[in-house]
Amino acid sequence: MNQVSTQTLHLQDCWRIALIQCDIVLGKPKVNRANLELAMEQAATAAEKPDIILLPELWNTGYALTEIGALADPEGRDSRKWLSSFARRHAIHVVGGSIAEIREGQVYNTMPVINRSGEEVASYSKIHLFRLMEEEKYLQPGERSVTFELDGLQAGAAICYDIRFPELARRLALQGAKLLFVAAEWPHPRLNHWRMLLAARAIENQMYVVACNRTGKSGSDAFFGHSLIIDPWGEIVAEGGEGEEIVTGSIDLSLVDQVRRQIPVFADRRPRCYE
Ligand SMILES: NC(=O)CCC(=O)C(=O)O
Repeated sequence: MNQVSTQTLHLQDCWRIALIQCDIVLGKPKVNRANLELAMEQAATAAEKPDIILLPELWNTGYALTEIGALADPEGRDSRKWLSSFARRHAIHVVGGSIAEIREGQVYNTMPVINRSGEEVASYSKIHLFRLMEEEKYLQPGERSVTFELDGLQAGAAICYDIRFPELARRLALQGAKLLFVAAEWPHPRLNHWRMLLAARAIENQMYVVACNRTGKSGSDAFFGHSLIIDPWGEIVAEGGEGEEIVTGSIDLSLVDQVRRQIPVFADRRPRCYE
């Protein structure tokens, strides 16, 4: 009896997540995919197999923006095919960080989400382009927010700079997301912003925030890792260091409902006063 109820809880509420916190070689999609594949295989075959793998932002090209038109994956086809075959082979959901993809002559910073059967369940293109890294000069912004479902887990998508816009995460929460996936290339000296903004999004929306940041240097930018899993109470479940590593942690979705019952923020909102 005990065994049955534990198993039911696992299937419905508890998920193990692995974040691939890796370096990215500027402008070398083939090298990056090969490196990522090694790390993803390692994560997938670990003693405690993850249910979901999350990748960092622009893992195919990095910020090779001056050559991005030539380097971007046409329609994201090859990247999606590869992610899909990995997801199916290991029966693991893959929240694919983001890739530079080119569609109708425009380059987007896009997160493909592939379920464990290898099907694409969502695709989100970064809405807020980051001027400090000149994204707005070379990339086209996405135009819509995206929520998706993975075996009953309701989640939302965000890419890096997006986390500075609380209205995006709030909208995703209002649309049912209990977890926010964030892919990032976030550099020094803004580690404090990264940690605080992610915690704020988790606390204010009473949702899990799962964020994967790259490591390594690119031009003048030094990326600090510190990938994070934060629970809906704002507590840190797992946090990476500054180097390459696979950051893992388990989440229990029943905590989202528990926190939302304890402090009923969503019931207490008064949108007509501020929207
Ligand atoms: N890749 C990004 O969007 C970086 C965002 C960032 O560093 C920030 O401070 O915001």
